[in-house]
Amino acid sequence: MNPSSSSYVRIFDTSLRDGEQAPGASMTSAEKLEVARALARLGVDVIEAGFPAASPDDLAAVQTIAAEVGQAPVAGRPQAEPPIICGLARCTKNDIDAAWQGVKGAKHPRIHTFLATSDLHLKHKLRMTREEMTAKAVEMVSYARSLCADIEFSPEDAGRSDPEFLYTVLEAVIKAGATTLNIPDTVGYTMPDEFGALIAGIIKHTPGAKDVIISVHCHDDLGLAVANSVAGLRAGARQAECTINGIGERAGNASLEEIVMALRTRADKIGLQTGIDATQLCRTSKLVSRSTSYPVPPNKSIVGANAFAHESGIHQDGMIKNAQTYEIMRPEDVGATQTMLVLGKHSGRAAFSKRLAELGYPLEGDALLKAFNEFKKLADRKKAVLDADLITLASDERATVPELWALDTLQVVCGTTGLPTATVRLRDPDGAIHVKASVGTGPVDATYKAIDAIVKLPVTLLEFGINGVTEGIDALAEASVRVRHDEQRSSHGHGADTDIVVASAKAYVAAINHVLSRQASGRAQHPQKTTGTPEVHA
Ligand SMILES: CC(=O)SCCNC(=O)CCNC(=O)[C@H](O)C(C)(C)COP(=O)(O)OP(=O)(O)OC[C@H]1O[C@@H](n2cnc3c(N)ncnc32)[C@H](O)[C@@H]1OP(=O)(O)O
Ligand SMILES: CC(C)C(=O)C(=O)O
Ligand SMILES: [Mg+2]
Repeated sequence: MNPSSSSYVRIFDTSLRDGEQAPGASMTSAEKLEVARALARLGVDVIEAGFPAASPDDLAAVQTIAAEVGQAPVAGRPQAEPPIICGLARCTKNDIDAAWQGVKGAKHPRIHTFLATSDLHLKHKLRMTREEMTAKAVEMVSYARSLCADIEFSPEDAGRSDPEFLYTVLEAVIKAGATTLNIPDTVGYTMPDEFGALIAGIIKHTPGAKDVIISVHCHDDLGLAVANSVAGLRAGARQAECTINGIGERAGNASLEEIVMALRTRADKIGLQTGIDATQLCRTSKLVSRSTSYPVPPNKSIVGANAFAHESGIHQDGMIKNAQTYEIMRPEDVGATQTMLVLGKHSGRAAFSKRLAELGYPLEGDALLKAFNEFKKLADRKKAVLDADLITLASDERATVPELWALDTLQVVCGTTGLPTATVRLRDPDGAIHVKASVGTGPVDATYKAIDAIVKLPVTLLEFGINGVTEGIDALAEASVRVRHDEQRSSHGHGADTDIVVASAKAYVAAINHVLSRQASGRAQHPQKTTGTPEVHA
């Protein structure tokens, strides 16, 4: 992408300056350097590395970034020029000197100075008249220009400033040597059409504006930072100031990844390009999140964990048929691992069977339907159904033991007082329901005694084990039991559920079914040795 093209948008990242102004987001110098390196690799045109007058540490961090990132070849893009390294300064000599000390070690240094233009800020904060403000801005831009060739000026709170006054101030600072005019919507107040009109008005009515770069800097107080930035770019601005993950003062700044991907995805309509290597977006987002301790919300556009995740059956079915049905970007384009079909209560059979097949459990027909029904029951109880849950469900369905007896319902009363009591309803092989209640030494013992009372098959419990097969408080538990019915052979069974007593009951019933199915096949092979089916009670 050619930076001198009229459709090229410069990406000015201010994660290390405005981003760091987010409460609690401050970074150590080492973290700032690592982020700056990642920003260079991402391909940003300008890194606002800090506010050097703020503290000796800020100055030192900007100096280090200027020397290490602003001079060196960019990792992963050796042909590229190092980014411009910029330092922010109020319109005071002291701040501008500090900014220059910070950035002068860079190959391409920039001083960014600002002074508010809204009547509100002039009256209450700066206590200046419009004339005094204009004179101060001109004086300080000239001073900065005497130090550095690349000067950016921002009329703070431009979004709430009188446009006619803005034209006058901006014309004056261009004459004083400003090379970039940044138009901030400091408090995120404007609407996209207003902000677009403000930029168009500045370009049209400010003498000299066409000879400098017009920039946008939007805040997200009304959630319009990206929309306003894009409106400003469409109106003629060619630099966008933004931050990774949209971090920044109060509700944050326009998010870099959203601006970049909006321009890229809707290039057909907008016709603008950036030099960003979008495949670095997710990686950079993670780094900034880690360095600032600001988590990325899962539903965050572009870089959120769910940005390419689909849970509902209709969407998953569409995705399996053609990803474009529900994705306007490809995850690999932004460096996200891959599209995720998340299995949950809204999923359908298409995604369920696809995932099972990927896991090596290709189920079809009745087995698929049965596993799917179990999956839906599980998904009603569990927030996320993980691969381990699916494997357990699929293994259950692939087991060759027929379901002779089945657990219908189970109710257990247990705790620190009273005797653990279980009430069990089982369905027999003919579909009849049998109910028994029993007490025991614990809930599982009570349950097994109630099952024994119904099935009346004398078995000895040899082994009992329970495992959490998935993670978390809502984990799926798998119970395994081994029982002996005759002296020669033992039978086993397992059952899975989010409730460990239910999993234990299912495992015991499965082991009993195992015994019964062996008896039935033994009868078929050796009719003289059969003992008959157990007697059951309603
Ligand atoms: C919209 C933005 O994001 S602007 C950038 C905001 N970022 C920061 O403020 C972070 C860094 N800031 C700091 O570390 C400190 O505020 C400092 C070092 C800059 C100044 O600290 P202090 O000298 O103690 O001043 P304090 O912060 O209390 O007040 C700000 C002063 O700067 C003045 N001021 C505000 N903006 C400007 C400006 N653009 N140019 C000149 N003076 C300004 C205020 O009017 C006030 O002056 P006063 O004390 O005469 O009333
Ligand atoms: C310093 C300026 C550009 C700023 O951050 C703002 O106005 O939001
Ligand atoms: Mg800002």
